[in-house]
Amino acid sequence: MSSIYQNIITSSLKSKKLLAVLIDPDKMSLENAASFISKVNSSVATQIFVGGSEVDEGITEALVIEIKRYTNLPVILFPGDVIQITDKADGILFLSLISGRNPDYLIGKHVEAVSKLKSTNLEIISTGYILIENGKQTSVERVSQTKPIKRSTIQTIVDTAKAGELLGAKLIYLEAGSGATHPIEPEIIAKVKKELDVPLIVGGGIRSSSELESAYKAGADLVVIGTAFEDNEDFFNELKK
Ligand SMILES: CC(C)=CCC/C(C)=C/CC/C(C)=C/CC/C(C)=C/COP(=O)(O)OP(=O)(O)O
Ligand SMILES: O=P(O)(O)OC[C@@H](O)CO
Ligand SMILES: [Mg+2]
Repeated sequence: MSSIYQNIITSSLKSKKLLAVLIDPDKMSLENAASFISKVNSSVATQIFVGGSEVDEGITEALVIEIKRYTNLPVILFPGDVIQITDKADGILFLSLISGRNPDYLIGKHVEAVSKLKSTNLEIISTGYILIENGKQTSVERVSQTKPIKRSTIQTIVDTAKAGELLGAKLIYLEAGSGATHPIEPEIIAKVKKELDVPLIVGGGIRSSSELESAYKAGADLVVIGTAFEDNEDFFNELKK
């Protein structure tokens, strides 16, 4: 039973908006996890994503174990690489970077991941991951050595998202990049949402309740926020349950 995905689908059908807090294992120490997670628990957050573009081996697993001690929210891996896979999480976004043309990030890492995934009970959720230009180079762009899609070429963004869905992606993720200068514009979100039958995730550079609301209003089913919480944990106060 695919409970994480079922929950996203059900929420999307009921227009109940979801919020994932992204925890980057590079930036969260094990000592700070308990107090950070207590703030997540008191907020409207519905999921915890764990991942980074570049994370050393072993760190993710230790952090996931610590996070799971303090929360009942689903913990979902959002991995930049195969070494971030751990069976201590509940699920994994099986990302294919479909905005780029680097075979390693389209299919190569996935082949490598299979033997690791086989020995886990992770719920594996196929996700079409689309990087969109935001005004500065992002970690994903650097690590994957791919170019983001230009913000101005909206039809290409829409067609890329739809192609991902037609290839079987269960989710589409529009990514401006961690710490992006410009979050994904509402016009882009709305046009992609209109064409899609699967739920839409939006993330990158969202730093305020009003930016969060405008992403939801445009059609995002699930919004991901990381940097804004890393920079200022008081932001959780604006997002209390
Ligand atoms: C299939 C498996 C196991 C892995 C997929 C590998 C792919 C295709 C990854 C997509 C490209 C990529 C590098 C994604 C990383 C996504 C992510 C966790 C971004 C968050 O980045 P941060 O590490 O927060 O960036 P900063 O360090 O700049 O804040
Ligand atoms: O860190 P921020 O800018 O919130 O971005 C979240 C996520 O979409 C990055 O992969
Ligand atoms: Mg980050």
